Amino acid sequence: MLRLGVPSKGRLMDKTFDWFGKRGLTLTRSGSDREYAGHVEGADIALVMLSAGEIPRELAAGRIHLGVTGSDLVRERLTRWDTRVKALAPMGFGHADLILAVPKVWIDVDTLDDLDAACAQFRATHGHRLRIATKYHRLVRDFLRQNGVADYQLVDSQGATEGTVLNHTAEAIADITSTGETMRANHLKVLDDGLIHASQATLFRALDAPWDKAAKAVLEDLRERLA
Ligand SMILES: Nc1ncnc2c1ncn2[C@@H]1O[C@H](COP(=O)(O)OP(=O)(O)OP(=O)(O)O)[C@@H](O)[C@H]1O
Ligand SMILES: O=P(O)(O)OC[C@H]1O[C@H](OP(=O)(O)OP(=O)(O)O)[C@H](O)[C@@H]1O
Repeated sequence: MLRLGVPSKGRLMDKTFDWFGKRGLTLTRSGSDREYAGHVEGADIALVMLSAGEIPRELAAGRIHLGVTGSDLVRERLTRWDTRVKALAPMGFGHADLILAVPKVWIDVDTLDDLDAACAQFRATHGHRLRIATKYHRLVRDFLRQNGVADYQLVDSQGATEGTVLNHTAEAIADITSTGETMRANHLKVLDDGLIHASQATLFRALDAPWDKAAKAVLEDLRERLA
């Protein structure tokens, strides 16, 4: 049976259910609100409720055939993600931009080139590298390498990342923003060319899952509904 992984709670779950509903597939949770089980009416699909952050790993391992999660999480959590999953459909919700931001008071720093210069100056002055707090290590490293910024260090931050500058545990941050409120409240500004990835919820197909005849037939039916 085709296994579909969907976010088990929060902002992504309800919109995922609505999205499939509009395409003729009714996803329902069984039991209580707190029970992580569900089923699909209208197709031979097993519903697997998972944390959005774990869906990339389950897709890569082939334990689910299809999965809904943020495009940022797939890129961050899977090495060479495009060899392991394929995006079937951007879903039009869960939008969030992964960006690079610095303190608003750094009036000379508006671009990545400025940041590069600030990194060199920071090291000369302080004797250690400028710290960038993030939980998106892979995406931030790749982005800075492609843009020629090298003289920094990443500091792991799994939450409240915008607060790290005020708390003096980092000089800059890379995190997701949607309304921009949290950035503003913490006196940060996004670099003009600091957009690392524009994320949204996306339906992915696992390339290495057991795609037997029955699973392929369900996928074909789904493709027609998507078209
Ligand atoms: N304002 C927002 N804040 C955080 N994530 C957002 C926001 N808007 C959209 N997203 C997206 O939601 C996804 C993360 O969802 P969520 O926080 O539910 O996942 P998770 O890391 O598995 O959560 P948890 O660890 O709480 O189970 C990411 O793809 C992210 O880009
Ligand atoms: O641009 P905004 O609308 O202000 O939203 C951005 C904030 O939302 C997320 O935090 P979340 O609530 O998921 O908590 P986290 O700090 O644990 O990531 C994200 O990490 C930002 O802090």
